[in-house]
Amino acid sequence: MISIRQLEFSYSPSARPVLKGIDLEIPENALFGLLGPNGAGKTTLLSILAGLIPCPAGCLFVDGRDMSEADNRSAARLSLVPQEYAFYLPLTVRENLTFFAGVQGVPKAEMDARIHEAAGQTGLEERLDSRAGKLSGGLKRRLNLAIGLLNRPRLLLLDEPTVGIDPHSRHFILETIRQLGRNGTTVIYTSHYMEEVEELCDQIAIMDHGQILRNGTLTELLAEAPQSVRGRQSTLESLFLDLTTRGLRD
Ligand SMILES: Nc1ncnc2c1ncn2[C@@H]1O[C@H](COP(=O)(O)OP(=O)(O)OP(=O)(O)O)[C@@H](O)[C@H]1O
Repeated sequence: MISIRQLEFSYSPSARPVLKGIDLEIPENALFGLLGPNGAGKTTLLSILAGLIPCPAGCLFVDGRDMSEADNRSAARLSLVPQEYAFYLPLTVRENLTFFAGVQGVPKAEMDARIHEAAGQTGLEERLDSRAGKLSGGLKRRLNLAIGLLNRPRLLLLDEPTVGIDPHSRHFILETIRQLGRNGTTVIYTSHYMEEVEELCDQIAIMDHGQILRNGTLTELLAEAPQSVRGRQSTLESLFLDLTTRGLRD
């Protein structure tokens, strides 16, 4: 179980807050969808969960352990797959996986097995000797994901993992995430594709301007939706637009 309590964050003391008192409980084994317009604060929240941005004590707990302490953080086995491609284009898939397995502290004796496991989960076994820079967009996304799986995460944070790829690769990545969920990984997933979140996630939060506006199952969210939304076709997208429309965003 992940508990976020009254989490506040600003990028600098003089800047306006980007996260404003976030409270969230994310159950173990959840496939949790985090939705929000551009600039809502999703990536910042994931970066704090992943430890890229330090969090103050008392704001973030995994299984009751405070994530501001380094030992608790490594025991939690978190992994973040960022929006950007986070690997070296001139290296092969195998070289990238080997490098990042080393960075993540995978023991030497387990290195080969972990690389084959992550490549197998993401359908990259046949591409281990291909140069990363030569892969299609979909395969690059899969390599990003494979790197995030090398530490066999208990909690996987995915920041828009299907952006800009074809339907086959998208389907493959969604199936991989579903399978990880079935095998006990807790997944927090951000996306701008509402239908993906509706299909994949068992719990959904909608955030904007650094605050959680709604949080629950799809059924709960739609039941709480205002009459104006329920009267129309009850989709997550119509609720999202109803909650977050403030004119055109960037
Ligand atoms: N490194 C940074 N320094 C200063 N401000 C930042 C930094 N990163 C993000 N911000 C600001 O914080 C706010 C939240 O940004 P964030 O990237 O977390 O939103 P997001 O919901 O992930 O958006 P998107 O959907 O576009 O990825 C925005 O106003 C953004 O301009």
